Amino acid sequence: MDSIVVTGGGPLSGEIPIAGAKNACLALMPATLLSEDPLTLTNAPRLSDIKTMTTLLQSLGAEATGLQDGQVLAMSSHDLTSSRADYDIVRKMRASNLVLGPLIARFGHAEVSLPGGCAIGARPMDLHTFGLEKLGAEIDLRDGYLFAKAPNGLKGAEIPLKFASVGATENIVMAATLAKGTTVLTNAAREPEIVDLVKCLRAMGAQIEGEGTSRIEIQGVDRLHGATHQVVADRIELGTYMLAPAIAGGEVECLGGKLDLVAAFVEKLDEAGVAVEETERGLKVSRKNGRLKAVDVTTEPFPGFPTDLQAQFMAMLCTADGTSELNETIFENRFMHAPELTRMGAEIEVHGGRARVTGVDKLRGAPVMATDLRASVSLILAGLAAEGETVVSRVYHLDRGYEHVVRKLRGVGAQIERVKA
Ligand SMILES: CC(=O)N[C@H]1[C@@H](OP(=O)(O)OP(=O)(O)OC[C@H]2O[C@@H](n3ccc(=O)[nH]c3=O)[C@H](O)[C@@H]2O)O[C@H](CO)[C@@H](O)[C@@H]1O
Ligand SMILES: C=C(OP(=O)(O)O)C(=O)O
Repeated sequence: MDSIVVTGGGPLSGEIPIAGAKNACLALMPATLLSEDPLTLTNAPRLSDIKTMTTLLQSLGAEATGLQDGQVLAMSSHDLTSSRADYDIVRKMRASNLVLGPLIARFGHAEVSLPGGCAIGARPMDLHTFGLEKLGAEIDLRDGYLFAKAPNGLKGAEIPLKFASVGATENIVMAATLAKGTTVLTNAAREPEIVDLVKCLRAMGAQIEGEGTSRIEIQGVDRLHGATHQVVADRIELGTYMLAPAIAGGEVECLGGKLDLVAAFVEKLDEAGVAVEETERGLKVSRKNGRLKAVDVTTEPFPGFPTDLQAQFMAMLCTADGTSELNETIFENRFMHAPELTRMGAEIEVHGGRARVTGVDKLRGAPVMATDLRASVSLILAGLAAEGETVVSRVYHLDRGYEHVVRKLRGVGAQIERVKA
């Protein structure tokens, strides 16, 4: 297995281009199942998760091809040969469960494995099935699979979600586009990835209002047509690279970054002593002056502080003055980077969903192990300013969500390389 070697060094300087969002693209790709016409996505990120979703769509009989170095995805699903999302794929990638809504809506049946849990916690689907059943789907759980059918088609309904689940909102909105009548989804997720999905569905002919608010109204239509859609910028990749100059010093401009994608995160950066300036090309980040200050953070659904940036933010707090409290409210096991950061000299205590981080002067490089996607990149960020060499193993986690991480960080002067196994 490959590893990544980072040697802590001086300030960073330059530009980092931000890719299209993994978590948007993984919801946009299943939307191809809603129409027999082609769907083209531009600005797709080049990631192993996107390849996995491509494989899943192909296993259903869809055509899915990456063009121009994978940045353009051309997909179409005229006739499907299967409606089964196998456990082998779903357990590797949670987002595979996003084929459920589109399959039921267009073909009237689907068999989708439950994802079970993953390293960061449980990935239940009760809210997805609650919404789809309200639309008239009949869903049984057998052998670890959701068997869903809607022999008479779906019908619009009022669907109050008890938690603003991103995945459930995506599945329900996609299914409702082809349901008869009006669906009103309340307590819907407001994430930018939902807004992006709705924009694409609208380009395909769907009638939807309210994306980005907690009330989404969908007027079902008979069919959707083809479209071309540009994937929104990845706010998590953006936040990750914004932390690089905050940790290592210097100034980095993240190209394509927008403040409204990361407002709550930027507020916390500001409190910690990091300056963020919106430019014509993106977001420019540097430390205001001197050392960083401790800040408290609670992860929340959008527009709150994102759980997907908690690990990276913790890496920064390891060398901030004072004690910070991190409260993780979305996933129950999302502090696995803490013991690895401790191996680099960080002072962190974890109690359930809370972590207390007391800043130290400097971290020291060490061999560390990546346990999940965001944990992996937090160790790389920590390594940027640590004394000596940090060797991050199990980097396949990283390949799920960060394209060209070595090239992008080298471009701003970091000493980092990938060592082939
Ligand atoms: C709110 C939130 O931050 N969601 C994140 C979550 O989306 P993802 O769609 O994976 O997760 P959800 O938003 O659905 O789930 C968030 C919470 O809701 C619970 N839940 C979810 C579905 C369900 O049917 N029943 C249920 O109880 C989960 O256990 C979890 O505690 O992970 C993605 C990848 O890291 C992030 O990009 C999303 O921003
Ligand atoms: C955990 C993540 O992804 P997934 O939901 O696909 O596991 C993530 O993007 O941080």
